[in-house]
Amino acid sequence: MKVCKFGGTSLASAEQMQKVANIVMSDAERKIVVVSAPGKRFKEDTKVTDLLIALGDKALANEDVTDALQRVVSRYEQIANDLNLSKDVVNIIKDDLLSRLATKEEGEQKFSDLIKASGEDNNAKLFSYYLQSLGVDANYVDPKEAGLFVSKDYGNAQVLPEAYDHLYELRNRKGILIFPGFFGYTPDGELVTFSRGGSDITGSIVASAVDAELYENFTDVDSVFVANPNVVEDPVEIEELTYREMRELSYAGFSVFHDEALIPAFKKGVPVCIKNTNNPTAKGTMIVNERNYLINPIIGIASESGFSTIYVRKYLMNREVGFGRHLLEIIEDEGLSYEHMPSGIDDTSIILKGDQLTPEMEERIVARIKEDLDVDDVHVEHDFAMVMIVGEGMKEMVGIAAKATEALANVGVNIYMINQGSSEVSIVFGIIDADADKAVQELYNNFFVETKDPVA
Ligand SMILES: Nc1ncnc2c1ncn2[C@@H]1O[C@H](COP(=O)(O)OP(=O)(O)O)[C@@H](O)[C@H]1O
Ligand SMILES: N[C@@H](CC(=O)OP(=O)(O)O)C(=O)O
Repeated sequence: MKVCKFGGTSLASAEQMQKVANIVMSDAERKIVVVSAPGKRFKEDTKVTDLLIALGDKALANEDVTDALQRVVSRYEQIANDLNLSKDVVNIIKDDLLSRLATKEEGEQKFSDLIKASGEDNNAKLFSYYLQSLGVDANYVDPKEAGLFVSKDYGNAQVLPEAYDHLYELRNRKGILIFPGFFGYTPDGELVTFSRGGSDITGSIVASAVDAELYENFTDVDSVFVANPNVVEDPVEIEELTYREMRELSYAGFSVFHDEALIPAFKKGVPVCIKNTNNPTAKGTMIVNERNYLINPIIGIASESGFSTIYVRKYLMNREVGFGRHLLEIIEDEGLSYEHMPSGIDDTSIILKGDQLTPEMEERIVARIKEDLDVDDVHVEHDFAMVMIVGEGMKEMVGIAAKATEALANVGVNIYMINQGSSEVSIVFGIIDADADKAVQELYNNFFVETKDPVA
């Protein structure tokens, strides 16, 4: 049995849905289909999830929602019309949105998740109607009834262990199951979404739960490339990489697959294949447990912008027992998560995603660090990027860091921080945001340009 997930770009229009239907029908093993909300049809287009977020915000601000609602409904309407489906389908979707909009008083976050999740829920219904219209025995699955239980972290749900046992039962259902991605339910029945891009997570959870032979993740590129194709022109394709490598790369900016989607598949050993809906015969990229990393020690280069650092300096910091704990306690009290904490003898930096900070929070943190820890200097800086080179083979190789720093020096990129994880799967360079693209391009030139052969 295979579980396949189709992303927003794969379901953005009637034409795309036809391709997806052909892919599903071409392999009898494709029994469970996880769908996203309709995505972008062209570069400047807006994803339905973003239209829904705008709709929810308008409703919460007590503004007129007529236009915002119509924008969402018309995306489904156009698909339904072009697929010659009955108008009833669109009416069902409109009624569903209206009933969700009527729950505004139940709490902002709860309401926002309920609105956002309608994108995948209604698309799953629409796609099952379409398959049925083609004579396929397709059945929409309600994640609540199927038992996809998650934690009550609005917009950032985590799957609960019991969900796997519930979802195993999907194996016994007949026909092709159409499962909406991106959300689950708390055990007491409240809808909560995963973080953005979370349909990949749903697919991985379901694939792991039903013990699938393969989890196919269909998107709009032929493979995962060694660098973001929006930054490097025509980059080398990756044929095979490990779960750990993919997790590092997704975390660091490879938006093609959600970083949290690796864990469920990894735990169960379900291989993941990234494939192209627009070119389904292309081989795609396999994500597996082991690869021969001596052939290609480095598998990819990623970069992510929007980091901030809290820099702290205190003479004899190294001698002060409990300094680090106190510092991190302040960060914890503010509800912040941090990504890296490189340290010297008398100073340390806490690197974190900048969008978590507000100016008031910054002021509070600086004041508290000054007061509670009696430091010589503390300040916050913004607009950093983390550039990461990733590869399981680097621990066996001498000179990888030298080759990387040489590349950055070649293009005049100043390195503010270097961090090599203990497992030696990646090296992270903290640089300023504005340098990120040229850093990736030159690292790519240094590590990959001699070869245009796919890497594995
Ligand atoms: N290293 C990479 N390899 C392939 N695609 C990448 C990479 N980094 C970023 N991307 C981007 O990820 C996009 C696919 O992800 P996404 O837009 O989330 O698709 P979907 O709608 O299928 O979920 C590609 O079109 C590409 O622009
Ligand atoms: N539609 C949701 C979830 C998702 O996974 O979408 P996509 O498969 O288009 O990345 C989002 O935009 O976040």
